[in-house]
Amino acid sequence: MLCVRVWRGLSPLCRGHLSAWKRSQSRTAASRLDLSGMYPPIATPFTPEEDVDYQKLEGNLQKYAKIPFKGLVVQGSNGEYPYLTEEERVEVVKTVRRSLPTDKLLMAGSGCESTRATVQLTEKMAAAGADVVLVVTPCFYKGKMDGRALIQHFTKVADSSPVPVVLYSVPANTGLELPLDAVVQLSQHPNVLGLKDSGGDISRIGLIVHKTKTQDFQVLAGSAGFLMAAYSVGAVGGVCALANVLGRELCELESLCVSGRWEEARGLQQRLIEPNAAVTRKLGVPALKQAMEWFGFHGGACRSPLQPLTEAETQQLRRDFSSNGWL
Ligand SMILES: O=C(O)C(=O)C[C@H](O)C(=O)O
Repeated sequence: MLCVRVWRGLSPLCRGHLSAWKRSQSRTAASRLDLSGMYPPIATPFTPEEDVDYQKLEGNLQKYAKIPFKGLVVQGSNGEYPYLTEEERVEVVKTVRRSLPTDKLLMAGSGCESTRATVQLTEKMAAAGADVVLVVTPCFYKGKMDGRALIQHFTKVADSSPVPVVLYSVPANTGLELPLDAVVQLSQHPNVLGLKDSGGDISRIGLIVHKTKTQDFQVLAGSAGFLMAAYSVGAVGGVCALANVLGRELCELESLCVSGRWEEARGLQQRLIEPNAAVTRKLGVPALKQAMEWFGFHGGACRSPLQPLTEAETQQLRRDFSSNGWL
């Protein structure tokens, strides 16, 4: 990997040649990299003073190392990345890289609001050890984030990224969905490897798989509630918040789907729907972190302004796990 400091010292001409070289390397990597499998978008533990708690993070990583995940997503939505500084975002990725076995993939969220900032953070994430970057749709000016703007954004990021790019559409958080036509067009970029779709519209996921099947383009289900359905229409894996809590069970569901044992998969999938909804759209990251505590991981409090659960919410969360036999 080209060191960023060396990169900055180069003349524009040298940078141009090296960019082309890096792109060709990345293109090779993109066509080789197999994303299939299960990934938890890991949570970021904080100290009572709201600093990143690297010790607790490492404690979680040791536990995750015993689960057959394909890799980890660092700074997906549940990593609270919008509340981290750029330095913290890079440092968390470095910390994960140090303890992650080399056969596991590290997918790092490098999305920022501007294209320029995303390009720069993508470079840094690659230098910090990311195998792939996960780039969320910019959304602050959502009224202007049409297909044209988003295609230009992702194309520029993919053009310059030293590692393959996975597109990230998460309408519940961003208020916008990456348009299907934009996904199809971007799938033709040699450095765009796939899509993490957290929207949960199965006909859209199936259509994306269908329309991109001549590309080396891989679709990941972005939430556990529709994992089996997504597999049935051609998704190759999942990035699921619930995997922070029930990682083994989600890996089991993945393997049932991959081996076509749909009856068994259905039974397991059904028991995961309520706990998944509780830790995502109903009660969000504070609930995910609370559930992590119940299952022996370090969750703890979120960074402000996210608030801890109320007593009533905690009880609701417990019911959503216990009524499905998980607690
Ligand atoms: O990046 C994340 O975090 C997720 O994609 C989690 C997702 O939103 C979910 O519903 O599991």
